[in-house]
Amino acid sequence: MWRRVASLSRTISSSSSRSLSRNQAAFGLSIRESYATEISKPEEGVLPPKEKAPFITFVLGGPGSGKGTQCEKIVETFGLTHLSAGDLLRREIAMHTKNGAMILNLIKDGKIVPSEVTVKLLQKELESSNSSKFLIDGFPRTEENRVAFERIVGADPDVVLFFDCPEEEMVKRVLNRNQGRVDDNITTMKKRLKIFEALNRPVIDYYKNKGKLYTINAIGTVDDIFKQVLPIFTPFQEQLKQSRHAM
Ligand SMILES: Nc1ncnc2c1ncn2[C@@H]1O[C@H](COP(=O)(O)OP(=O)(O)OP(=O)(O)O)[C@@H](O)[C@H]1O
Ligand SMILES: Nc1ccn([C@H]2C[C@H](O)[C@@H](COP(=O)(O)O)O2)c(=O)n1
Ligand SMILES: [Mg+2]
Repeated sequence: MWRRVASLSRTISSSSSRSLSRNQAAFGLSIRESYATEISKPEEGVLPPKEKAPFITFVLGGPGSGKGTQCEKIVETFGLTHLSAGDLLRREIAMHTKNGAMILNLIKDGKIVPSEVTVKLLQKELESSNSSKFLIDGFPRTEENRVAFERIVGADPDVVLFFDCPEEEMVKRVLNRNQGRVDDNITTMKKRLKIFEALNRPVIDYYKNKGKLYTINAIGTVDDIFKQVLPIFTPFQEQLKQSRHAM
């Protein structure tokens, strides 16, 4: 349970994750600012210590490049919380939510779901989690996704991984995946690859220019690829060790 005591504190005494969300909305706070919530009441004129912002890694790469597979290994090693945008969308389909049918039609057709929908699902997971370190897999897929995340969640990634894989290999992997996904067929795969090239490349370039992009050669065994991933997180090890209180 977090206590929010700052310049706004006279009106808010304590917050659960749900009320924190409401307070966030009411005061226009982003998740990053909420994480920066002070934990004890400061003396007049003394700024209390700030809690650390969440550690966010975005995981990019074409369809079948091995994002999910490598995320499992990162989770095992570094304890990050894995949020797969695709899994969250598929859960909406499985639960027949109000957006479920629309999401299913877009995914079947290899298209991208409106950013507002995907970002709201991610936001809900981020806000209700006790974790402070996240691996956001398959996001942002487009510049629109990226901007919507910044606007709605108000956070920037610390690390952006890009699994760089040739198309023929991605096609081979997807067609052999055998997980019953509606988009694992050659027709949808061709559309997904086109959309990836057109819409994800600008996101990759954006993070490259910001110096946050780590490109990984996604050809080789799962373990060989993970050997390239490991050193990327080494400089952040201290940060990743620290656990955070529940929101
Ligand atoms: N290095 C690898 N070599 C061979 N096969 C792999 C490798 N990494 C993953 N795979 C297999 O390729 C398939 C796709 O991998 P994965 O699901 O991790 O990709 P993804 O990038 O998450 O794809 P999507 O964007 O479609 O969710 C899976 O069946 C997985 O087991
Ligand atoms: N940011 C996202 C992530 C995923 N989707 C949709 C479109 C993808 O083809 C599908 C499957 O995602 P994956 O499991 O391959 O990461 O989900 C989207 O619209 N926006
Ligand atoms: Mg995946």
